[in-house]
Amino acid sequence: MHRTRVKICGITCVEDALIAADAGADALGFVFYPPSPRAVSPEAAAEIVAQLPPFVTCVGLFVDAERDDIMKIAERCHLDLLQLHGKETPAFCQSLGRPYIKALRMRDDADVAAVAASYPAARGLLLDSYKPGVPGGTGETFEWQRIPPQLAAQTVLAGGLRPDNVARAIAQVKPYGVDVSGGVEARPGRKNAEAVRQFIRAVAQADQSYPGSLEVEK
Ligand SMILES: O=C(O)c1ccccc1N[C@@H]1O[C@H](COP(=O)(O)O)[C@@H](O)[C@H]1O
Repeated sequence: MHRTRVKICGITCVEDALIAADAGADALGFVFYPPSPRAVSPEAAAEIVAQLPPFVTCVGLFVDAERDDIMKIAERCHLDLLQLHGKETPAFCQSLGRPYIKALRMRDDADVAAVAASYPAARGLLLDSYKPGVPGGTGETFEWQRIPPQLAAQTVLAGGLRPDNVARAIAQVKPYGVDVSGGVEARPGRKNAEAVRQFIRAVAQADQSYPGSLEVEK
């Protein structure tokens, strides 16, 4: 059966990290972008990461940060994956020498296929909503039909996902994974435990009606 991977982003404390991990999150995101209400210090993130169970991928989110800062934080926090959410070039991303996903904000002229082709070393593209002046965490969806179906399996869908719309998003896009931040928050920077569980349950239910699931199980 197909399983859509789930990343819960904007983790700022151990309690929320363990709730998300226990609910079945595949990945947790740490926002190293100081202006964000979900920003976490490298010191705090390192303490959270140290208390996680195995098999949870730790993702560090950066927006046009300096190379040295990214390298130091990745090392200190034992990050498994970088999420580069700004205007980082393919050469810059590759120079970090670590696995990364590249975020693409879906402006009207965004060309998913062209961006995917220019970042061949990326582990995948994360597609997020575009809002002028806001680099991410907008809480808004975009028109999912703009995602080329042939690239969906390499994409992580983000932007305005919630427990009540994520199943529809999966049915329509069939992405590799989904990423949520604001849609499972109690307030900026803190998660709502029940919303986290509902989100992950909704993903699992959507996967059960994924085309081909029944055939594979027979
Ligand atoms: O979460 C943030 O504050 C943030 C700041 C800067 C860049 C990206 C950020 N978050 C990412 O935005 C998307 C969508 O978030 P939401 O679910 O719409 O709140 C997600 O990939 C977060 O990782």
